[in-house]
Amino acid sequence: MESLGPLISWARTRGVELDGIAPQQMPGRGIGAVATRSIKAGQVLMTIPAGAILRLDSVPASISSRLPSASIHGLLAAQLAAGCDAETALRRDAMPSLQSFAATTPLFWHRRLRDLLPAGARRLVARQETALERDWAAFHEGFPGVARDAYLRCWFLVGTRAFYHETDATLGYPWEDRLALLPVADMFNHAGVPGCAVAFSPEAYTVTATRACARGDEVFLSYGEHSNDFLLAEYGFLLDDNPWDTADLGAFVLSGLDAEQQAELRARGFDECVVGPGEQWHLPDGALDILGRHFAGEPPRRAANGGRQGKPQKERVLAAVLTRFLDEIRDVKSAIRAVTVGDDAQCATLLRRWDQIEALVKRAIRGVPS
Ligand SMILES: C[S@@+](CC[C@H](N)C(=O)[O-])C[C@H]1O[C@@H](n2cnc3c(N)ncnc32)[C@H](O)[C@@H]1O
Repeated sequence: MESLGPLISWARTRGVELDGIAPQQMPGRGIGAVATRSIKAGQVLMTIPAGAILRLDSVPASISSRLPSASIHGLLAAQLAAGCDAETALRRDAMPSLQSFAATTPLFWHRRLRDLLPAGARRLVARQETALERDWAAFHEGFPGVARDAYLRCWFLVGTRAFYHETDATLGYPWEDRLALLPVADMFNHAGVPGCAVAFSPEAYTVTATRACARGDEVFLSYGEHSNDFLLAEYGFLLDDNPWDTADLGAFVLSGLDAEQQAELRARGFDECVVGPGEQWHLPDGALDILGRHFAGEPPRRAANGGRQGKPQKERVLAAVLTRFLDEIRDVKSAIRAVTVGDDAQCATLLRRWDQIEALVKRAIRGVPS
């Protein structure tokens, strides 16, 4: 990425204000926002007037008319990729390269590594791929002269840097597509417990400190209460200490059952199976009989002993599912160590993610009353 200097100078001419923070290179996190002096809770750190924002109604007709059914994500990416004006070039040049995404973003990983992602992340990456290919196909038809890599970079820039933007116009789009790009404010890195918060009105976005911080501290924003599967798939990083992290065992629970058992489990209310700090098990009572037989060797339930299907059995079943999942994690980690595709950093990221899931599951087992 180029220096943010020229972008900040331009942004100031459009009314963007920074007070007490500045961009700085942070080890392992690219650029982040760092306090240039001590900051008090409640202090406004940044103001971004609506006129400086790249948003649905600022995409020129020369671009939107060629993409009649594009998502907002697709339109913003198109403007970044195909816009020839000096302002668009300035925004684009201040943002990271495609190579920096390719290294960390699972969508770019070899298929065999992607298959070793946890199920939750795998699902998100598959959904991301569908959306990207749909947007690229539409863009390529409208702008055949722009190379795929150039578009890919812009599409990921929007996906990893846009802010939620709700207006009368964006309300017509799905909520996750109500996006806008804010110059310079996209330098904030994410933390599960952030140091500032964003608010927006029709006139401006405002970033305000939510707690005091000392000069030299990085000031983090929250991108949302996301699990590490989400952060990895969507943003290409993991947090070591993520209060919102969860492990999704749903696919694992279903994978050992035949189609009939899976259908029966779903019919009995089994939808998802998630563990994490403060996360309650979502195993419906109706599913315990099937899971008990499969995971804990429980005998089939008979009407006469229905009274035995109380709490103790539920806990035995939970502990058995979790313990079997630990075996699965051990096998996946061995498979990752044995792969001959991808690079060391990608394998290390995968192993780190499975270590985090293993820790979550072990904590959940300790929390199951014996
Ligand atoms: C909105 S940008 C933040 C600015 C970015 N660091 C940069 O250099 O331009 C989001 C991207 O920053 C990185 N990032 C954000 N928070 C991070 C964190 N806590 N740890 C590591 N990388 C992070 C990820 O690459 C993510 O896709």
